[in-house]
Amino acid sequence: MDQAPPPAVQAEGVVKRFGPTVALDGVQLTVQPGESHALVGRNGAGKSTLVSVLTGLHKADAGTVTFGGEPAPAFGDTTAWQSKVACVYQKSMVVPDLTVAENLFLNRFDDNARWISWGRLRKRAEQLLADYGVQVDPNTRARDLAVEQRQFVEIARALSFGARLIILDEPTAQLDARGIGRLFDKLRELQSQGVAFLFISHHLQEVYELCTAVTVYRDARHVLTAPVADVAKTELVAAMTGEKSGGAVAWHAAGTATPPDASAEPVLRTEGLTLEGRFEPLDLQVRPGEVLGLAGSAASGNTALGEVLAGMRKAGGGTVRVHGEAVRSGSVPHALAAGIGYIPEDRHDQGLVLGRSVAENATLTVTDQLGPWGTVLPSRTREFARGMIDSLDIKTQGPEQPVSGLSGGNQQKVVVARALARGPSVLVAVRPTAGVDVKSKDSLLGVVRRVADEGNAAVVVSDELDDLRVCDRVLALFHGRVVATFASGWTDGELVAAMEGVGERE
Ligand SMILES: Nc1ncnc2c1ncn2[C@@H]1O[C@H](COP(=O)(O)OP(=O)(O)OP(=O)(O)O)[C@@H](O)[C@H]1O
Repeated sequence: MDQAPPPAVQAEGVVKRFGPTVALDGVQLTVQPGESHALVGRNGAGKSTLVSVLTGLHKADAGTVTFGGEPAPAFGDTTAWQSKVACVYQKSMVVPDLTVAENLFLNRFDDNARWISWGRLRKRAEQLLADYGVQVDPNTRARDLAVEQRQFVEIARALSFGARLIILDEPTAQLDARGIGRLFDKLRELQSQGVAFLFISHHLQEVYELCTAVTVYRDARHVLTAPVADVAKTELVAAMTGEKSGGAVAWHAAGTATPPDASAEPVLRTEGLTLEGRFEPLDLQVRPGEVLGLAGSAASGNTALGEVLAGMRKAGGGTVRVHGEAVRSGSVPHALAAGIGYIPEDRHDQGLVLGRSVAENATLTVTDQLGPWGTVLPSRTREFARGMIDSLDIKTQGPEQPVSGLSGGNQQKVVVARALARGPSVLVAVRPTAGVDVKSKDSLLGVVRRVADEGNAAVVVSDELDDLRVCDRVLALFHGRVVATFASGWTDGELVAAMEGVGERE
């Protein structure tokens, strides 16, 4: 009888501590060759830490890891790790100014060659990409690749090192529906060739679409491994949260206390607001109590619009007014002073000072309110931060912990805390729940709803249907133009069709 091949990766009893925090408490994971295995859990459950251990970035304090039945390479032997496993992160690992060919052969020396033959390099790159069915010109500069192509190049690079296990950390975060479809097709094709995938995602529907097995971690511990087909979504959520049922969702627009008063003066008003190449002149009005959705894919211009509203970018023309007062364009301090709070999409570039504490980051925009005569009282800062930690369910050792020690999703919540700190009249949130776990998503969208219910205006920029469900009104953008307007009660199909430009002429 044939023996089953050894697992692509097997981790047993893995422990990892960061000072007083136990990030992994004796966890296990087994991924079979050719399997697509999901790893899910709430923010801070330990997923990224496991990835760091499996890719040789962190040394486990205890436990064993094997690849294809063989012990993991020695800690620090980067080349050996590369031949076992690779992780495709949301942030690019390729060098933007180099070509695809150069990126593919970066740090790889030709056995006997004393100099680099560019022609040969290009040929080898062409061959390599063709082997894995990746249709990208090796002469393209990496910066010009679409996210999806960049991911394909990174996967091909990993496979060419001999790795047969690829870890994908939220790979769909920046892809539109078609890009996700193409990514999944490619993954299935590689799976059929025996490549194994560990798929980390907060989008449970993607887990059901792509994966055959799922492992759940909760609070640093392993709680469940099962075939995806055997676990209902409610069970999966229950395993992640440790609670019996999900309970009622509190943030839907429909049925909220009082519908926004259509005759009230708008809190936020734009006239002829435009940014060339991004979005055409727009007249928006958001009334007290209203959450407005700006739906659209990354190329629709909705993110640029959000950034203009928040003062991150200067408008090409037109005006923004808050309570009738004009806001100077392209200035974050002026936007803040006008009462515009902003939750950016990219928390690393725009959001946080990583070396500083949770309390300091959460209060960066309100230092003027934390003590008399321009002083900042640590006690008041801590008190404010504690309130935010409770209301947003931020998993941290306490207000003093540097945000660099928080998990990705919990860092996102600190960004939200900061945007709320000033009690904004207008809250602009760009994909606010990206990277946030299923349960926190509810509380976060609940917070957006509450800001509006208190008589303010909120603008949600997103292509996530759940984010848009909190809205009273949704404008769908396509190629910089509003192509449809929906009152609450829209169906998923019609909104997706509008965002995809169905029925529009390009
Ligand atoms: N460098 C670090 N220093 C201190 N603590 C850390 C560090 N990295 C992670 N932790 C802690 O380890 C725990 C697990 O974090 P990890 O990033 O693995 O979670 P995660 O499951 O990936 O969460 P998310 O879904 O939010 O990305 C968290 O409590 C986190 O605060």
